[in-house]
Amino acid sequence: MISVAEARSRVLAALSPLPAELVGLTEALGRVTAEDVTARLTQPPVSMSAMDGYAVRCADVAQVPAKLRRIGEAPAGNAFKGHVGPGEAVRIFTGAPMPDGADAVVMQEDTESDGATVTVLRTVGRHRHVRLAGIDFRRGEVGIPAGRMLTARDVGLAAAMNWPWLRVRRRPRVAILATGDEIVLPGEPLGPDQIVSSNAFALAGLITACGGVPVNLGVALDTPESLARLVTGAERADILVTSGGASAGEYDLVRGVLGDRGMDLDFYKIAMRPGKPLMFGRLGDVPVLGLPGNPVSSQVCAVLFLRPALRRLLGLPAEEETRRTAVLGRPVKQNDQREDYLRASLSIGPDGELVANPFESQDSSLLTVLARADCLVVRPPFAPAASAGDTVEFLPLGGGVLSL
Ligand SMILES: Nc1nc2c(c(=O)[nH]1)N[C@H]1C(S)=C(S)[C@@H](COP(=O)(O)OP(=O)(O)OC[C@H]3O[C@@H](n4cnc5c(N)ncnc54)[C@H](O)[C@@H]3O)O[C@H]1N2
Ligand code: MOO
Repeated sequence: MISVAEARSRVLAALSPLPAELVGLTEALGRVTAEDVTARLTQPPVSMSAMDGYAVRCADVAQVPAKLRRIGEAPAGNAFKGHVGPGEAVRIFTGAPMPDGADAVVMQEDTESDGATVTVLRTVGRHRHVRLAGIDFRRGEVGIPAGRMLTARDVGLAAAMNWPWLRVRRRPRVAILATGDEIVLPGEPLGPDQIVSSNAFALAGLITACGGVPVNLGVALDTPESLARLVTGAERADILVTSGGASAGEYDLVRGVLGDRGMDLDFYKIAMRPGKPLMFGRLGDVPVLGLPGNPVSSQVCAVLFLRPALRRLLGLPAEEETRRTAVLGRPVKQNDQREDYLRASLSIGPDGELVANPFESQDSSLLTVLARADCLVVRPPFAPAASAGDTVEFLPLGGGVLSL
């Protein structure tokens, strides 16, 4: 059995970023930039007023009240063409270009006007209420680096940089193949010995949240023929993920059937709980990640291996394994040779400390426990028993891409 770290680096080594494609800005949320997004213009293009008021020369209002001659008007989008000389002011509005000669704006609340003249009641310093040309960005500057999953804020920035479309990585197509004679789809008539398929749906959710496109190939029966038939659907996928049929029994056929079809096996079995019978290989051009059938095992392995794999295909930087620390809320026993990922809740302790509470039962069939968990407490191989209050590492669960 190889270690979790070794298994993950082998998976990542076998993958490279997908080609780029163009998408319109309204399709860009959650996509990953394939190149730096540079500004196509300078913003603001010229110096502009940040207030409704009067554009003045600050020297003219050093002593107040100061009576100035109103020589014109500058609404947004329509610059005043003349020059502001000594003793003069231009009526200006938020977002309008600063007139030549003026170097500050007085808010209209700090003025009195009778139409032809304006009396300034408060002094202003140079550039007060003026947004200087280029304070946001300048033409050619990088606004968004390559390899970033776009937030709504990034999309707004790209629009302001005058891009109607962006070059992003193609979304990875992930074929999902569930296996098992006992598996039926949610809502289907259910025999007494059957169970409802949950793995494919949880995996599809994770794939979508990670920026991929799940492609459901259905449920294969535990026969070589059924498996072989359904697996052909994965031909044009960027990665095939199977669920179930991975362990040692006579009905656990995935490795054998894919092997007969020419799969190059990279590894099988890792020192991890849950998820020991994890498999990785390549069938033709398609990398194959074989997840165990136990629902929690398949989802925990997806978090640990499929998520980094998708990040790699998308050209995202390797996940600096978002591990954090907390103190244990209850004791845990000594670990064996398999790295353990305990489902746990998180809470804040009396002194403001983060407390991780592993659930009592860690059976890999318990979907209720997994759904309630906030994190996975990581117990390295052979970690000694730990008491309440001891510091442990955990991997947070959750956190999608569709964020502002
Ligand atoms: N003799 C041994 N038996 C087992 C070993 C072992 O090393 N030696 N390993 C155990 C471990 S650890 C795991 S994990 C499981 C993995 O088993 P498989 O990948 O072969 O999975 P299945 O047998 O097909 O199913 C296991 C379990 O999960 C349920 N299942 C399967 N698919 C789905 C699905 N799509 N949705 C919901 N639930 C699913 C299935 O009904 C079984 O209950 O093997 C141990 N055994
Ligand atoms: O590894 Mo299995 O995933 O322990 O249940």
